[in-house]
Amino acid sequence: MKDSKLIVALDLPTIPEALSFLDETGDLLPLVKVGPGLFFQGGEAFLELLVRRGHKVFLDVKLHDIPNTVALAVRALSCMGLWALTVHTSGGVPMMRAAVQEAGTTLILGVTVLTSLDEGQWSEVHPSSPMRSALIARASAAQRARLGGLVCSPQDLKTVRAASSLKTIVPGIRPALLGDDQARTATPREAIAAGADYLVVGRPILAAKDRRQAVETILEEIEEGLSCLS
Ligand SMILES: O=C(O)c1cc(=O)[nH]c(=O)n1[C@@H]1O[C@H](COP(=O)(O)O)[C@@H](O)[C@H]1O
Repeated sequence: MKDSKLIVALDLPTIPEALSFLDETGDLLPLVKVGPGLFFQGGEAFLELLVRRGHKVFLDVKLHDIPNTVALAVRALSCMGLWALTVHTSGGVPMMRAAVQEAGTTLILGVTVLTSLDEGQWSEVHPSSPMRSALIARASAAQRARLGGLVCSPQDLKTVRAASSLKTIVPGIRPALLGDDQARTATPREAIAAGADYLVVGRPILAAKDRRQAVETILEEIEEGLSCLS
């Protein structure tokens, strides 16, 4: 399978549903993201199956703990042939460094500020720090810890790219307004034109009537975004 900028979030309730989705579309989707729901059901065997089917696997369990605990988790996961694995940048530089040290060939990606948080929800739990300051601090901490990339909202790309040269992995992508839990979103074309290296897309594909067509439309929009860059 050729390289791609589209990462599909396999956020389906069961493994048979995920495999049936990939039977339909998998030839278009080299990069797949597995979240805690399917990982807790299928464990290592499910990840290995995806690798055998030719996918690069991004395990998104967003580790966030003290450095020693994160190091043990990453050591256990690093032998599963993963392409990438997430940690929360708010865990601090020593925790991110511990993850990188144990990761082998797996990329450690740092989540900056969740795309579901709007300014109101942010200030509820961070009353004295603007979201933008946290984004800058977290992106530069991730750079110091030598992470493999940063996960951020398309609306935060400018801020994150000014604070770090790490690759950007961008969820919160909405081809048309869906009205769900994502707060800070953009279309695939807008996100790529703003410099996203990879897009993460789940429900706009998984909930589409024709899922193969939804993937093809997003891939076309990515090409349009790339042409804006050149
Ligand atoms: O780490 C992530 O991938 C992630 C970070 C973030 O800030 N926001 C976010 O939506 N994600 C993930 O990206 C995917 C987005 O899915 P949809 O909202 O269905 O397109 C989900 O699997 C989320 O867990």
